[in-house]
Amino acid sequence: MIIAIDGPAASGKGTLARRLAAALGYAHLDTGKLYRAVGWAVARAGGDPGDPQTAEAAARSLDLGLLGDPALSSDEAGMAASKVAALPGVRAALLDFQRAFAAQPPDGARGAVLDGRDIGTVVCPGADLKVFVTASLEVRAQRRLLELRQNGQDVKEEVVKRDMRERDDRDRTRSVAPLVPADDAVVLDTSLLTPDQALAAVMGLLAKRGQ
Ligand SMILES: Nc1ncnc2c1ncn2[C@@H]1O[C@H](COP(=O)(O)OP(=O)(O)O)[C@@H](O)[C@H]1O
Ligand SMILES: Nc1ccn([C@@H]2O[C@H](COP(=O)(O)OP(=O)(O)O)[C@@H](O)[C@H]2O)c(=O)n1
Repeated sequence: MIIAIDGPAASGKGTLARRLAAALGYAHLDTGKLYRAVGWAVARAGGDPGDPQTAEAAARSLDLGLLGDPALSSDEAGMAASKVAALPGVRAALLDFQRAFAAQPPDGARGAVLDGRDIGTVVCPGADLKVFVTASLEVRAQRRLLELRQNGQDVKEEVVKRDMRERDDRDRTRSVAPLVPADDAVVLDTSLLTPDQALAAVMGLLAKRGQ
C-alpha cells in the first residue's frame, strides 16, 4: 500500500504523512529532506544551488546520514532546496531511492507514506491513495514562522512569507515535476483543520475505500 501526500510549503503534509504512517504502521519518507540536503550541501560549500553541474554532483553523492541534520529545517535550506529541485538531473538522481522506498518500505513495513511535491504525479503515479494538501498562504506562513521560532531561529515574518511565495512559485512553474495535484488526488484544505482533524479526514477516506 502506497500513500502519496503532496502540497505546497507548510500546508501540513509532513505532519499528516508522519501521523498517518504511525497510525497505520507504515514507513514514512519526507522527500523534501532529500532536496533540502542536496541544496544545503551545495550552499554550505559556497556553491550555487542553481548550477546544474554542482547540484547534480551533490545529488548523486548525497549522504543519507545528513537527513537528520537540524540545519535542513531552516528557511535558507528550503530556498536552496527549491533551486536544486528545479534541475532535471537532480530530480533524476533522487528518483530511484524514492521509488525503492515505496516499493520495499524499510523494516518490513506493509506500506509507505511519502510526502513531497510530485509523489502522486511522478514518483508513485500508481499510489493507492493520493492526497493534495493545501492551506492559504497566510495560514501557511504563520505556521512556518511559529515552527522556525520554536526551533530557536531568528526570522522575520515578511522574509518567511516572501520566501514561501517565491518557493511556491518556482515549484509550481518549473518545467520538470511541477507542484500540481494529480488528476486522481483528493484535495484537502487544512486552513481551518487541526492536525487531528486532517488525520481523521484521511483515515475516513481510507475507511470509505475499504482500505
Ligand atoms: N492542520 C494543522 N493545523 C495547525 N498547524 C499545523 C497543521 N498541520 C501542521 N501544522 C504545523 O505547521 C507547521 C508546518 O507543518 P508541516 O507538516 O511541517 O508542513 P509541510 O510538511 O507541508 O511543510 C508545523 O509546525 C506543524 O506542526
Ligand atoms: N518531492 C519533492 C519534495 C520537495 N521538493 C522541493 O524541495 C523543497 C523543500 O521541500 P519541503 O517539503 O522540505 O518543504 P516544506 O513544504 O517543508 O516547506 C520544495 O520547495 C521543493 O522545491 C520537490 O521538488 N519535490
